Amino acid sequence: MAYDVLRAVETRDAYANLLLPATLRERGVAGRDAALATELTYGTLRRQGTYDAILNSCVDRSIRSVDPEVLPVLRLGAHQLLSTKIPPHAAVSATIDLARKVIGHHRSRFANAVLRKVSARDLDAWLAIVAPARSADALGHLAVVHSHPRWIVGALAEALGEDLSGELAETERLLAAHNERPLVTLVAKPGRASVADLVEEGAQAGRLSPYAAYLTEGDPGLLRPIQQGRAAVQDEASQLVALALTRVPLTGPDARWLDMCAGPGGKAGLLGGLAGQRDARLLAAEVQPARAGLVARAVHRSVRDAARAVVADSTRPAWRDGAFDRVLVDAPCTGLGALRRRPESRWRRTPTTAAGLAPLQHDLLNRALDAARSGGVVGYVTCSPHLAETRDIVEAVLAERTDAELIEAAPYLDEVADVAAGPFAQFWPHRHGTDAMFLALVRKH
Ligand SMILES: C[S@@+](CC[C@H](N)C(=O)[O-])C[C@H]1O[C@@H](n2cnc3c(N)ncnc32)[C@H](O)[C@@H]1O
Repeated sequence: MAYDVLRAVETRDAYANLLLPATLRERGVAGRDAALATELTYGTLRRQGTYDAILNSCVDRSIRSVDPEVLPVLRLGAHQLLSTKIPPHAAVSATIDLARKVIGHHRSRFANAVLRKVSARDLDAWLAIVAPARSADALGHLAVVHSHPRWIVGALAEALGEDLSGELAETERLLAAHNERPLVTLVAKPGRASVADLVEEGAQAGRLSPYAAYLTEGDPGLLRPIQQGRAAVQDEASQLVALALTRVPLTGPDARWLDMCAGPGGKAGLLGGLAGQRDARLLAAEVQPARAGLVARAVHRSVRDAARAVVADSTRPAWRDGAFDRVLVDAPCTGLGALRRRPESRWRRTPTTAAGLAPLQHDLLNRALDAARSGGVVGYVTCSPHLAETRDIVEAVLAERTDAELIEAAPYLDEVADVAAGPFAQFWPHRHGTDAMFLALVRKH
């Protein structure tokens, strides 16, 4: 199963975190076998950069020229040998069995020879050989040791404010956190479920968000509150940035809320519940019809039916300027803040991905400010700490307008220490145990 998922990720851009659980369910695999398949798939994808550097030194040519059907076999074998407790002889023989099945007897001999070379050293010994020296090239060293593209290491170090020519100690802690298995975090939708309901199902109450609970094992899709749409899977920082927007005091009405980029509906589900409890209404807009369908499901039966999902292009709004008291723009972004949860995504992004998204992010924030009434508030959110799509966008938009000003975000997140990044809020996996969500709060004059 791990091999099938790795191939699908490679050949048809599948998302492992969606495909693997579906494959496990379809083939009726649960318990320890499911845990092993998950560890093999996610671990191999996360550590692919490290394994490729090692495999490169075990083959005569570059591993880029290795047959695409063979490469995932080698990576899976390297993962078992270097990062699991599976005994080496079992790792090699299981991998060769797999190789025979998927690539045939002849080519499996090549895989066998490569894996025997890999098994000659442990991970630390390999890293001492294949990673650049930290003193000479800290970025390159961390990229190989912690298995990230070099440009991402640089972008994260910049976002953390570290000196790129220094030790990059905090960047290293962040990269290491990306390779850990994250907790599954649940949200109890306000007015429809409580954290106590989730605790009754075996979850633990969250540390930061008043609506969060952690599921330490098992498939969240099997929990009753999730099946009933009363709870959902949602990172704690995602919950908190949406909550922060609702906590900013307003003078005047507080009845109309807009979520401009709502799909698949995580934040809309939470905001819809809160809106209902406060006698406000939420309009949740999403440009892709299929994703708008997911939003409709997420807000279905919100308190007082306060939320409505619509298919809409928020850059060409169908609503009047100044129509909303609170506006959330959770902009499409590189997703560099959720690398823990999407094991393959670090290999899919390129340095130009952020630059390509900037015009849309810029436009959406401008339209959000247009949509807010005078005295209203806008929350600009990304699931990324990359400065090009966080601070730089907000500063560029505010430099062009005279009708809006930044509000400090941290006071609206007072359950979280160390979240302020100047006037913005920036969550971090290694500091907060959450995804690296960014929030800017802007008041419209
Ligand atoms: C980061 S996701 C939002 C996540 C969502 N808020 C949640 O919490 O589940 C960004 C969404 O914006 C949508 N989007 C992109 N351009 C848009 C536009 N012009 N108008 C409305 N939605 C747009 C994307 O399709 C995507 O679903």
